[in-house]
Amino acid sequence: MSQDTFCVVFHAQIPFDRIPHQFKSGPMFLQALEDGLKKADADPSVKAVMICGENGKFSAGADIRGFSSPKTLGVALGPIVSLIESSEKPVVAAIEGVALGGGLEVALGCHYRVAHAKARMGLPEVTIGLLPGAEGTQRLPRLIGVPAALDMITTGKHIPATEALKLGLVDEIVEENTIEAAIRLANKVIGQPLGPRRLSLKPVPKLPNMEAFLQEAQVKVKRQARGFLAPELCFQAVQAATQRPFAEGVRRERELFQVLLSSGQAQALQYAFFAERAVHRWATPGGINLLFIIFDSILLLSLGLGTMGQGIVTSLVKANIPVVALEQNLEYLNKGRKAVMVLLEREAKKMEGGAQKLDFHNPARLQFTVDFNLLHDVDLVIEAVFENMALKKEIFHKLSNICKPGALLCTNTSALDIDEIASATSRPQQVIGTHFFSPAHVMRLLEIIYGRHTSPSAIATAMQLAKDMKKVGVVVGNCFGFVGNRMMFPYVEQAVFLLEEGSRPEAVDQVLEDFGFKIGPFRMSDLAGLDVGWRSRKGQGLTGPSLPAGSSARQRRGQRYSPLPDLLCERGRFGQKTGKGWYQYERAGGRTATPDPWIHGFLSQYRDTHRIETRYIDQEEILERCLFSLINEGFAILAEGIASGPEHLDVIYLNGYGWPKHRGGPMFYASTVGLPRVLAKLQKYSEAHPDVPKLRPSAFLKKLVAVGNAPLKEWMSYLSRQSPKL
Ligand SMILES: CCCCCCCCCCCCC[C@H](O)CC(=O)SCCNC(=O)CCNC(=O)[C@H](O)C(C)(C)COP(=O)(O)OP(=O)(O)OC[C@H]1O[C@@H](n2cnc3c(N)ncnc32)[C@H](O)[C@@H]1OP(=O)(O)O
Repeated sequence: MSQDTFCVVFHAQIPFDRIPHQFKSGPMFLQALEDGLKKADADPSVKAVMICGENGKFSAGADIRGFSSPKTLGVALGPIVSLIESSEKPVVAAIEGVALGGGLEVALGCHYRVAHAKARMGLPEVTIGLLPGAEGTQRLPRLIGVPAALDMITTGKHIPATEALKLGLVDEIVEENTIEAAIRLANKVIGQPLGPRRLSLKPVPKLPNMEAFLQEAQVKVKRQARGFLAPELCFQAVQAATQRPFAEGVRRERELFQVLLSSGQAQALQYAFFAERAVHRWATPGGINLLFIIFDSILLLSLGLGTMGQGIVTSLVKANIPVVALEQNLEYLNKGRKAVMVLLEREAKKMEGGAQKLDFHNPARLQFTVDFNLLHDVDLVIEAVFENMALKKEIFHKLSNICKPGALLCTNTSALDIDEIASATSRPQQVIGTHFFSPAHVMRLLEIIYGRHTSPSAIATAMQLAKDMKKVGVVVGNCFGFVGNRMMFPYVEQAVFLLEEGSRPEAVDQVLEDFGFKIGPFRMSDLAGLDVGWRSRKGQGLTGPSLPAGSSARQRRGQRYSPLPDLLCERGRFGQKTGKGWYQYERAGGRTATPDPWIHGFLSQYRDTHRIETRYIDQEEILERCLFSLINEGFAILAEGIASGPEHLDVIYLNGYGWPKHRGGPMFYASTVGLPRVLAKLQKYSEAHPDVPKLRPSAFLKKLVAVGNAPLKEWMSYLSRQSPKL
């Protein structure tokens, strides 16, 4: 059979690489696909069909922006997939790049699938609050079985071609030309019966214990979802495949798709998808000449091998960036090296190619040293020593003297003043804050803090570093706590005030966990260690020996203050590490939090001592005081120009603070609650607690309400003052 007997129906690139949005999942595109298929079917000279994408990419699925328009095409692809499947001529998909969402559903309609070895496949709809809406939930279990299909559909994970081959999702993988291989396969199968290749006609493979398996899987999905609807509905759609004939399963899939589409959660997740990409775009503002360092050719030095340093080094090695890890003495170095090796071994096990791919035994990729002379050669330093200003300044002074002139000097800090650290150097334009989140090799967020003198190219370089480390870099201004922690302070403050007034740690945590946080503020505080905040408060003179004699127990600098966390620390209750904190644990280092009767007694005694009348506090008040005070701080941050938009705050909270994704981030959440309601509640709580400044509504929030509850994307246009750099 010669090649001209084939009709390549469809050359299209789906939304990818900043393609204009009028493309592709619109009616014209679907019509073209349908017309092409019909034409191929009707043409007797065509013996088989091959479907591929353009420019080495199969398809990233439907245009996500299309889902927010009322005329969504969510389910219009299904009939076309059926049309492909029912073709009397063999249809082969040639998968290069990615086949995601609607793209993979198209491939599932094909009779055969050939993939390039580097291709990735997945049904990531769940991550944008949806489910595969073009019959994917019915075809995939028929092809690869229920357990594997459930896993892919409820997590949305992308799988590499090698795994797809093992699962039977593709028929063949090739290293070279995928299209030629697909055509070769099509040639081979012409004339063979197509019935067995039509997935809609296949039964779902049976499991000996299908019912028990599904029950267990549902419990797991529910437990992990914490109020997020999509995984549960994805489960239900796959369950339908096991219980109903194909056509009925498809009907169920459509119903569930519509439920999700109108749930509000899908909008939140789709907002989050684009917000993450928007925060990255700041790096190319017109007119600024940016310098990007190509990281795979530079030497990077990580200074300090404590917990943060270990995670940072691990991330750098994973990103294939040559790194030198420096410690002040051999004892710390050896301890740090051991810990890093354990982390890297663990990471290597998770990767295809393992240790060989990570190459961390190669001294050209990773070396450990106590020799400060190595500082001469590095292009970028990440200092990750103890959070102490004097120590950091001493180190930056030294770095400034030793490092070569172009080297970028980053400090890993969660709150310290970048300008003060930079003042210890002769090159403040090259000093920048990089706030990693613990564990640094796992957490995606990197807050990038520019100081008064930080140059745009230093910011761009730090952004590029984040990208190379597969982290989400968010550029913010310099202030105490930057963005994330600054917004967290009022949230935690309210949680503790609620205990003073009558609540219990487990009640507050429960409300916030029901909202969707993985752990509430008290469980979180026990996990992080209460001593961390205690040290910081001592440093600020809020407690400890530097507190002026005669200070009121519950007032500092004219504002309400709760000494509760300090009192716990004075009793050695540091949280999980000591086996006691806001909860009790099975042992020091234990992880199972149990409500502690001692805490309950201690709180009532505390209220008696301070003559606080215990009152019942309902869930609404707990939620509103914690969340609205955090959001209020967000508005203050925007007004001060510390962040360049609400998306930045949301991306920080989604990636670094466990804010539930299906709620879109705190500022998006505020916009869904409605700013007038947020304002009214803050006013109410502020009147009840006039000595708590963080409950006083920010002027910017008031302004947005005054102009008529401006939509989130217009908020920044109501600010006259913008950050000069962002
Ligand atoms: C072969 C034919 C297939 C035909 C299918 C189309 C018909 C559609 C009909 C409706 C079907 C409905 C049913 C279906 O089940 C629903 C879906 O398909 S939902 C979509 C599912 N897909 C995804 O969720 C993929 C999302 N994208 C990604 O994961 C990543 O972008 C990527 C594809 C892995 C690429 O990652 P990167 O290389 O890092 O690049 P970026 O992420 O920065 O993206 C670059 C640029 O593209 C924009 N973009 C990417 N994907 C989409 C998308 N699906 N819709 C709209 N825009 C997308 C992204 O925003 C970036 O642009 P920027 O924001 O920077 O301007």
